[in-house]
Amino acid sequence: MTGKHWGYGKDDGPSIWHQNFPVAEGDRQSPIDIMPQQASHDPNLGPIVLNYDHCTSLNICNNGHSVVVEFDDTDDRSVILGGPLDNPYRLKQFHFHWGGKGCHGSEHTVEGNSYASELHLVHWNAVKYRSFGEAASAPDGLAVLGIFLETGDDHRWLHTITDALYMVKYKASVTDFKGFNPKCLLPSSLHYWTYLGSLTTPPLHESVTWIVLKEPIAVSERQASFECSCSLGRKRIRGYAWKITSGPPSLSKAGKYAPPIN
Ligand SMILES: CCCCCOc1ccc(S(N)(=O)=O)cc1
Ligand SMILES: [Zn+2]
Repeated sequence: MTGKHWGYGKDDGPSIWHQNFPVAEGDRQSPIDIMPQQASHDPNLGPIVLNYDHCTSLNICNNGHSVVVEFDDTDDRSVILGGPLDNPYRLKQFHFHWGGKGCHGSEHTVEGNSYASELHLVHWNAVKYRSFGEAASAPDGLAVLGIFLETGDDHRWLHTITDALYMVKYKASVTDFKGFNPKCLLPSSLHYWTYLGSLTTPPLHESVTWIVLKEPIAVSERQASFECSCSLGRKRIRGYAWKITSGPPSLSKAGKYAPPIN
């Protein structure tokens, strides 16, 4: 069964995704505009923990929508845990949402401001579900760590990725990408916002616990303007960040997951 076509153009873009993917009109759709002042602090939210030590990266591929680095997720070598998560979630892949020419390609925004790009590290709940596909349809199936990229100094490790991206400039190309540890892409602080949302592209399943880091990482203008044949754009903002809580840095000072104060 071939997946339904979608894109970022006038005829297949975000404003008509709901025709093939009605969940686009759901009540926990991502991305959102994060309003830090409206985030309630949650004292029970501990720090997030990233066990990416045994790098299990496999390859890098261009699926026509994004360039994805895929991981071996047959065991718990690379997992995210803690924060809002009840158990470890296995790293499956990471990918970027670039703008064109270093412009604002991030999907989430903060007080209406977008960043040059946004990195998504996609994890799935292998404790409760038997496969990524099954987890991707469950309300607690996925956890995506979002990291903003802003232009500034050259990012010493991003080169390994942007250089490899040139190998997969065209759709459906794949190339080996072993031994990469995404821990080198993290900012110094793991302070985060978290909310229950969805995949930001079709099939838009409402299965994602979003964990968005407050601190962006710096990449050079050239690195941020990387474009490949996959036409990446930005989905229009759904909703707003009302069901969002902020998590602590390494010390746990978090609050309860509070419903919005109307
Ligand atoms: C059941 C098959 C799902 C294929 C699509 O997978 C995705 C789609 C979007 C994201 S994102 N931008 O929200 O991180 C992560 C994974
Ligand atoms: Zn994404």
